[in-house]
Amino acid sequence: MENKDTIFSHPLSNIGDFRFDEGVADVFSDMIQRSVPGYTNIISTIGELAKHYIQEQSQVYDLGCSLGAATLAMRRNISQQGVNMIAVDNSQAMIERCQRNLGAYRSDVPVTVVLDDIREIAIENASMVVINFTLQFLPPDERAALLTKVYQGLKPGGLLVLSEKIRFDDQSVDDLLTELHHNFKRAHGYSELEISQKRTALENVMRTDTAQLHTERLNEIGFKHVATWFQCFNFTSLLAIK
Ligand SMILES: C[S@@+](CC[C@H](N)C(=O)[O-])C[C@H]1O[C@@H](n2cnc3c(N)ncnc32)[C@H](O)[C@@H]1O
Ligand SMILES: O=C(O)C(=O)C[C@]1(C(=O)O)C=C[C@@H](O)C=C1
Repeated sequence: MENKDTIFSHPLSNIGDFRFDEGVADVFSDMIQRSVPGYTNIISTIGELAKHYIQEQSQVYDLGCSLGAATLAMRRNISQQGVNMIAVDNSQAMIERCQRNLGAYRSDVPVTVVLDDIREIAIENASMVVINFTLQFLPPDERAALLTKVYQGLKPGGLLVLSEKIRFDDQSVDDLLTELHHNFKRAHGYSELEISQKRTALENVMRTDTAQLHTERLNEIGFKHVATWFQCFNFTSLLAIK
């Protein structure tokens, strides 16, 4: 049974910064599906891409793995030999649950679950790297360095999948797409109070970039092929091939 997200359903006297603590980890599966339009589709497409891009005798990284949804989707689709997976998150609560989720399914593909900051780990011999809604939580001026490290750790032909919430320079467009996103949340049962309290909690910790900045930065780093393969309202997913 999946736990329902009711974290912001009662008035909070003091709305602290959003954190990936035990309370969030317990309801995260429900929270992300009801908050991110297209999330299920993005996860299954990551699994699909794993079939084509993961190379034999290489490593696969899931950076900011949370409960391991992307790792599981990729692992299910790996028939290549000698693949090693590394799932990283700096939330102890997420990592514990991720380990449990991965253990619930049988597979011959080894996964190392690492409790660490994605800025600290080495990336080597990688054929596929997933950063699914996690770059947005790094300080903006540290994003290029992380993506450069990913680029350097990828093998030729290797794939990065980068999914992010985005903002728009055009204020009218930003307002409209934010409203459509809030309607998506309303349709999934979130109240006005839940929507506004979560928005406040995320304000200081999640600084979104524009879609244009994401594409330009990946091109500048050196990725040969960069494409937006998904966008719904203010959520996007890009793929970048070395
Ligand atoms: C929105 S969730 C990611 C969802 C997940 N990738 C999925 O597809 O279900 C963001 C995750 O990134 C983790 N995170 C944020 N900053 C991090 C950092 N600097 N290093 C490692 N993990 C980080 C959080 O703990 C959280 O679990
Ligand atoms: O709920 C929102 O408004 C979001 O921005 C969604 C979002 C995300 O994009 O990562 C924010 C925090 C939670 O981790 C789940 C989803």
